[in-house]
Amino acid sequence: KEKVEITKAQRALMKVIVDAYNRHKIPQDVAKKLLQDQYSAEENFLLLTEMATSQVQVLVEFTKNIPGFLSLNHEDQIALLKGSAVEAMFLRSAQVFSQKMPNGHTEVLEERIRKSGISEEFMTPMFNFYKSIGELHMIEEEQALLTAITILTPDRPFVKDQQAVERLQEPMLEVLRKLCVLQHPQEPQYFARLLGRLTELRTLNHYHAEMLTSWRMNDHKFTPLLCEIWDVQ
Ligand SMILES: Cc1ccccc1NC(=O)[C@H](C1CCCCC1)n1c(-c2ccc(Cl)cc2)nc2cc(F)c(F)cc21
Repeated sequence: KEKVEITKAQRALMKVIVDAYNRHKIPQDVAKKLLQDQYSAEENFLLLTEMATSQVQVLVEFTKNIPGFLSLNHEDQIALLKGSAVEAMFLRSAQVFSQKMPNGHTEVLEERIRKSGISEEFMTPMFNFYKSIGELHMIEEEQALLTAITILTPDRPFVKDQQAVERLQEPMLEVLRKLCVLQHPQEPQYFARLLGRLTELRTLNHYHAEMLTSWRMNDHKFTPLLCEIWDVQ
C-alpha cells in the first residue's frame, strides 16, 4: 500500500494556489440573482457577458499567482489564458451549480438556465458536465488545483515552449494526485475521474461560440474582451 504524503513544499504550493483561487473567485451572486428573478433572454445574455468578462479579468489575476507563470514567454502566457478562459468559465459555472443549496434551489436554478436563452441542443452536454462535476464533491483545494491545471495545458494553440508549461503543470498534477489519494482513499480511480472531467470540458469549448451566437435574441453584443477570448464577432 503506497504511503502517500504531501511534502512541505507541496503544501506551500497548494496554499498559494488556494489563496489565489479564493481571492479571485467571482462572488456566487449570479446563482442568487437567477434564483431571485426570471430574466428575459436579452437580460440573461447581458448577465452572461458581464459575468464572463469579469471572469476573464479574475482569471488573469489568479494566473499571475501561479508560481512560474510570469516567467513563461509572454506570448505563451497570452496563449494559455486565451486557450483556457472558456473552460475556466464552464468549470466555474459547474462549481457554482454543484455548490450545496437549500432543497429545491438547484432545480429552480437548472430551470432558469434552461430557459435563459441558450438553444436546446446544448443543454444536455452542459448539464451532463455540471452534474458530473457535482458528483465528484470536490474540496476547494481540488477545485483550485484543477483550475490551475486547466490553465497550464501545454498543448493549447500557439504555445511555443510546451515543455516550460509542462514543467509548471506537472507539480500541480502530482499534488492533486496525492490529495485525491488522501481525500478519497476508498476511490483509487478518483484522480483519473477528475482528469476525465477536463476532457469533457474541452468538448464544451467546441460548443461555446455557437451557444452564444444562437442565444434566442437578435443582435448579440459582446464586450471587446470577450471578442478577444471567445471566437465570436
Ligand atoms: C457562474 C459563472 C461564473 C463566472 C462566469 C460565468 C458564469 N456563468 C454564468 O453566469 C451563466 C449564466 C448567465 C446568465 C444566464 C444563465 C447562465 N451560467 C452558465 C453558462 C451557461 C451557458 C454559457 Cl455559454 C456560459 C455559462 N452556467 C451556469 C451554471 C450556474 F449554476 C450558474 F449559476 C450560472 C451559469
